[in-house]
Amino acid sequence: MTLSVSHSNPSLQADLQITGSKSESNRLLILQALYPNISIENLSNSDDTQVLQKALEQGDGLIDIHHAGTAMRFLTAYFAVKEGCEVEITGSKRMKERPIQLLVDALQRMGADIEYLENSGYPPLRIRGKKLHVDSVKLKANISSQYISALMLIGAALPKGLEILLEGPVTSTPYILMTLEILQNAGLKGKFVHDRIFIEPAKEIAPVSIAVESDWSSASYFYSLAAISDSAEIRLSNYRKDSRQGDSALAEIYKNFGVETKFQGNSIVLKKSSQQRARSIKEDLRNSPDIAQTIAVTCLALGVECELKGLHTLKIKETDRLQALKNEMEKFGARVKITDECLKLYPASSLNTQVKVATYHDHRMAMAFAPLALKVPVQIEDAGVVSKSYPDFWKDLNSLGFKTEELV
Ligand SMILES: O=C(O)C1=C[C@@H](OP(=O)(O)O)[C@@H](O)[C@H](O)C1
Ligand SMILES: C=C(OP(=O)(O)O)C(=O)O
Repeated sequence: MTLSVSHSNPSLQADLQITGSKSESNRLLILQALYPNISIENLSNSDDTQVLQKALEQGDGLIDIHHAGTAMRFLTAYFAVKEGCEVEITGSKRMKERPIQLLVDALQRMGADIEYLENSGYPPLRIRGKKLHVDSVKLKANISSQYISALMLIGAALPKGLEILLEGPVTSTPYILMTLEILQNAGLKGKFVHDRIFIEPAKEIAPVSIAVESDWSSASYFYSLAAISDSAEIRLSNYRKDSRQGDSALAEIYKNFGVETKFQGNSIVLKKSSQQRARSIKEDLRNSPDIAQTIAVTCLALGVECELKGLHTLKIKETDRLQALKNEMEKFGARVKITDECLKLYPASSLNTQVKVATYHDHRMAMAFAPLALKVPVQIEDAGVVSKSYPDFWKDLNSLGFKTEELV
C-alpha cells in the first residue's frame, strides 16, 4: 500500500499515548517465561512483541519471527536453555541476512546444541534445549548489543549464573543497561562494570509487577514533527524522566531544533515556540542507533547540514539504513555522503515535491520520512511496515491533522 501524506496546517496539537517500548516488552516476556511470577503492564502492541509472545506460547516446532531482531536473538538464547524443547527458528528474507554467529558461538561454547539450517552464521537455526554448565563466556561487543542482552536474560536461570566478558568497544550500551535494570526490577541480581557483566543465579523470584514505559524511538517521529512545524504542543503520556531507554536522548538533541521537552506527571510535552535552530549539527549515535533516520530527515526538512556518526550497526538492521537514507534523501534534492559508520547530509535549498519514498521493509524509513509532509506532500510506499514497532502510527498522525490517502 502506497500512502500519499499531506498536511495544510503547520501548527500541531495532540494528546497521545504511544504503545509500550518493544525493547522493554520483549525482555520482560523472556523473563516472564523463565520466572512466571512476573506480571507486565502496558505491553507493546507491536508485531515484534506479538511474534515473540506467540513463539513463547508455541514452545516448540517451527517458529517464524518475521523481521523481529530482538525476538530472533532473545529466543535463540532462551530455547538453548529450555531443556527438552526442540525448535526451528526462522524469519523474513532479511532476517536470514542478519548475522547471529557471535551469539551462537558464545552459546555453543557454553554447551548449547544449535545448528544452522541454511547459511552458516545466519538464521534459520535448529535448537535443542539443554542444561548449560559453563558459567563464563567472552563476546565481541561492537556488532550488536542484542547478543549481550540475550545472554544476560538467561544468565540467572543457569545453575551458577553467568559472567560475560565484553571484548573491544561496546555498542548500543543503553540497551545493555536496560536489560540489567529490568533484571533488577524483577528482583534478580547483576552488575556491569567496565567490560564485565555478572548475573547471579536464581531459581525463583518473588511476585512482581513491572510497567513498560511507552516507546521513545516511536516518540522520535513527534519530535521531528514538532521541529518541522511552525508551532507545536504535543503531549505524549506514559514517559519517565529517568527512562531506561537510551532514545530518551531525544529531549536533549531536539533542543537544537527549538523543541523543548517538559516532564509533567507521567507525560512529556513537546513544545516548539521559536524558529531558532542550529545551522548544522554533529551527533554520535552509537548509543541511540534507532533515531538516526529521524534526525537525518528532520535536518533534510529544515535545511540543516548534519554529520551523524557511530552508525556502524545500521548496515545490519531491517535494511542497510545508511544506503536507504542516502537513496531516499537524494530524491528530495539533497547531497548525502556515507561511509560504514557515518552520514553527512548537505540539504538542498528547497525540497523536490511528489517524491515516492521507498521503505525497504523498514518501519523506520516510513515513519522518519512522513513528517516531511509538513513541507511537501510525500508518498510512502508499503506504508503498513510501521506495524513492526508502532501499528497505530498512521492513525496517530491523522489525529494531528495529516491527510493520508491510499494510492492504487
Ligand atoms: O536490545 C534492543 O532492544 C535493541 C538494541 C539495538 O540493536 P543493536 O544492539 O543491534 O544496535 C536497537 O537498534 C534495536 O532496535 C533494539
Ligand atoms: C533495529 C530495530 O529492531 P530489531 O533489531 O529488533 O529488528 C529497530 O526497531 O529499529
